[in-house]
Amino acid sequence: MLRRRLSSLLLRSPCSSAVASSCHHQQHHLLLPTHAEKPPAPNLLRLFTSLAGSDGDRPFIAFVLGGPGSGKGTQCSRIASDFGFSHVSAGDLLRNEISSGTDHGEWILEIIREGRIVPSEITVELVRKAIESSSAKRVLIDGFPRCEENRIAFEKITGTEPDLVLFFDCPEDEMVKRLLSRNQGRVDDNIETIKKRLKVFESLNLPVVEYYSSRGKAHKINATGTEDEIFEAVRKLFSTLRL
Ligand SMILES: Nc1ncnc2c1ncn2[C@@H]1O[C@H](COP(=O)(O)OP(=O)(O)O)[C@@H](O)[C@H]1O
Ligand SMILES: O=c1ccn([C@@H]2O[C@H](COP(=O)(O)OP(=O)(O)O)[C@@H](O)[C@H]2O)c(=O)[nH]1
Ligand SMILES: [Mg+2]
Repeated sequence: MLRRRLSSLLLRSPCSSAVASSCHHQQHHLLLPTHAEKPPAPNLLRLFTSLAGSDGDRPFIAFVLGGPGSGKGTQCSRIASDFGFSHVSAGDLLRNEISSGTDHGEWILEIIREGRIVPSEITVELVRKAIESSSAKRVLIDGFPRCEENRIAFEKITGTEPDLVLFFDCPEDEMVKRLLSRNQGRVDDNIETIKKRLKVFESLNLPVVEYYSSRGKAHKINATGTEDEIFEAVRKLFSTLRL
């Protein structure tokens, strides 16, 4: 059923207004951390710094989205090496915050353990810094934005939109199978958390794909088959881009 919904949303006409208003506010409140969980507010002035000047100066930006286990990280590595992209994984940036023992590391760990979404004020800032500190002309942002709130915050704070959104479309049972055999010792690769992550993906992340689909920016890739087969479809798409 999820697959059917994904296919239909990506076939919508570019101007469907229903698309932009599909944020699930109630689930949002249930799944995002409560106000009490928030860390001290970061410096707002710093947050509102645009990405490296005007749009013309900034790198080509591709958001890479898809459910947990759909193969985002695997395919990003291959795109990075074949097409000269820098690979920024939002999940890795957050895990670095945990392992480097930052002030809010433990708090981020709890959110990841529960399969929820870290508030935008943390993630956008990490992603923005990673883009700015990379000298690459092409950047893949893997696993972000995770919800409409993330997307809106990114666009507002950086003053830019992605040039392309790649969406890896994978059936749930395949994603679960892959995650349960990922073997990277991740606190969130257990069946209980996986179920929560799949719910969050469907209710909060899919509307982001839908939004970019309505703007003609999302490209759906069938994420079943071997890594090579999937990369072949990715390679075809990237070969058509003027980078
Ligand atoms: N096409 C594929 N077929 C089978 N396993 C895959 C495929 N692509 C990736 N994997 C494996 O599935 C797991 C999840 O892949 P990963 O790239 O980490 O996904 P994501 O970043 O979307 O969570 C990893 O163990 C990876 O090696
Ligand atoms: O922008 C992001 C990216 C990740 N996460 C958290 O980090 C976890 C792992 O994300 P990652 O992208 O590494 O997981 P993947 O989808 O690749 O399995 C997610 O479930 C979220 O809890 C988040 O809150 N915001
Ligand atoms: Mg990943």
